[in-house]
Amino acid sequence: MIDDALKRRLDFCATLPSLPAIAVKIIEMANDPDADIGAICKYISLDPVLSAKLLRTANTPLYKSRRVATNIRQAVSILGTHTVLVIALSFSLTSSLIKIALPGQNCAFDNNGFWRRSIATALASRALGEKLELNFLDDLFLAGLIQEIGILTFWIIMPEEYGKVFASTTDHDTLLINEREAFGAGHDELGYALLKKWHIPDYIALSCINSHSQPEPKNIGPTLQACLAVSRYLADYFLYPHDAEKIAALNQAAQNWLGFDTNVLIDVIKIMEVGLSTVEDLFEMTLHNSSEVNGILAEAKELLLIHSLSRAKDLEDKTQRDGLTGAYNRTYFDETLRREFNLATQYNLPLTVAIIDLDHFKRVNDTYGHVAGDSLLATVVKTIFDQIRQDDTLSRYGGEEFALILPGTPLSAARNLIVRLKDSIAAIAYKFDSSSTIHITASIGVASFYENAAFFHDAKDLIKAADSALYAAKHAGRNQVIEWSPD
Ligand SMILES: Nc1nc2c(ncn2[C@@H]2O[C@H](COP(=O)(O)OP(=O)(O)OP(=O)(O)O)[C@@H](O)[C@H]2O)c(=O)[nH]1
Repeated sequence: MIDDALKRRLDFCATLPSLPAIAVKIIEMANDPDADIGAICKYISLDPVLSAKLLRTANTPLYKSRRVATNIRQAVSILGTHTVLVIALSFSLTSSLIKIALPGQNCAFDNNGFWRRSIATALASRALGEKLELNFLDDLFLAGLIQEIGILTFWIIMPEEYGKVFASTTDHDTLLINEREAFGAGHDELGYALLKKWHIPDYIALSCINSHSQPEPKNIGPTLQACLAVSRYLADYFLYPHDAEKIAALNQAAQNWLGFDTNVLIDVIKIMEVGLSTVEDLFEMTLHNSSEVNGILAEAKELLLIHSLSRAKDLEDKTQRDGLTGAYNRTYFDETLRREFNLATQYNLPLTVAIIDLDHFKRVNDTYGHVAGDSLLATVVKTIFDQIRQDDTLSRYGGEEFALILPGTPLSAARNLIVRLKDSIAAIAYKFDSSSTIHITASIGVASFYENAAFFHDAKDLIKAADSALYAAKHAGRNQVIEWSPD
């Protein structure tokens, strides 16, 4: 929350530029539902730079209008009063702020970087609206442009103190936390206070602050606030398309706020690409070097797709794996064994299965506790994973029992690997504390399809054979490998 001291700094800051008279007038008109079109045209026409920009905007492909506006009145009749006011506000608000020079020789504020990001955010926010076929695209653009105005405000009212906090992180959400810790308020709240001071229409100012919160179920959907929240991440990604963290953050925000998947995001990026040169031209600022833009973005779209595929794979993996050890779960094992067995019978391929059971594991739990038992299980699994191939499937078959499927591997080749696994489990020296080290051994039963194909009618037969070999290994004294044979 903004305390009195911060509010006083905001109210009495000599370096915070006052709004140009035209901006004050436009805000007044934007807040007045009965604003007179004649008055709007008159005020905008008083500012030749603003008028020229507004006309150029009205005639850009952004508005897909078949009529050409040659004066402000025509622009109003083509675009409507609200749109003209919001566009005029976008330009008049930024015109004086964009030129601001901050006090202090050592001030590290990157004015160009700030406005590049703000303009990219405005472009992103409008593109999201276009994809969602919303009819308040200009509000989205304006709100995108000023939603981070609180960062600039912090820099203006306390450049040195803020510089340290700003330098502490490059992550937007961490910055908010650090600001709240240092100043009691984040740039979302300070920006809101400034927008209120300037009498910016409430629906814009509120969306700017609310887009900094986490999405609540009632707020999810194609709202101004949701588009703004995603636009920040989209802008960061658009400006730094090779940064994997930014790709991940964008995917997450787009999913959380709008339920967008990667393909929809790629469409939005295409809309941004189309509008890019127009917006760069209107704000006289380069977001991307034009010779690079196509290459960068094409590659970036690919990265976005790869990221979402790997995320889907991660999710799939989570449902297939045992949480404690990372080995596959029983369901995955059953499916894989069935598939491999069918392949082996159909094409007469080798297939070996092993069941690995830790010896006297109960004693480990009883002596050192379950937590130590759990981490020993995870260590055993890692030891096995380190030695098997990607095509092999290791799964947790029971509590301290693991099953291994070795497709394409005859018994003769599997034998060496399995003995090596037994030895490397026995070699684990798990350090429990400074005075005790835990050792464990394993008994392993092995069954191979290729060598005894006539005995195995389905996958279950193979696993039963491995199980009976394991039983024999336990009875023969443990810490050994026994291969199933028909006699
Ligand atoms: N810490 C821990 N222990 C587990 C887990 N799952 C099973 N166990 C323990 O593993 C032990 C298995 O005991 P038993 O079936 O008697 O077998 P054992 O002590 O390994 O003896 P043998 O198999 O006959 O060599 C039990 O104490 C289980 O509580 C687990 O996820 N974590």
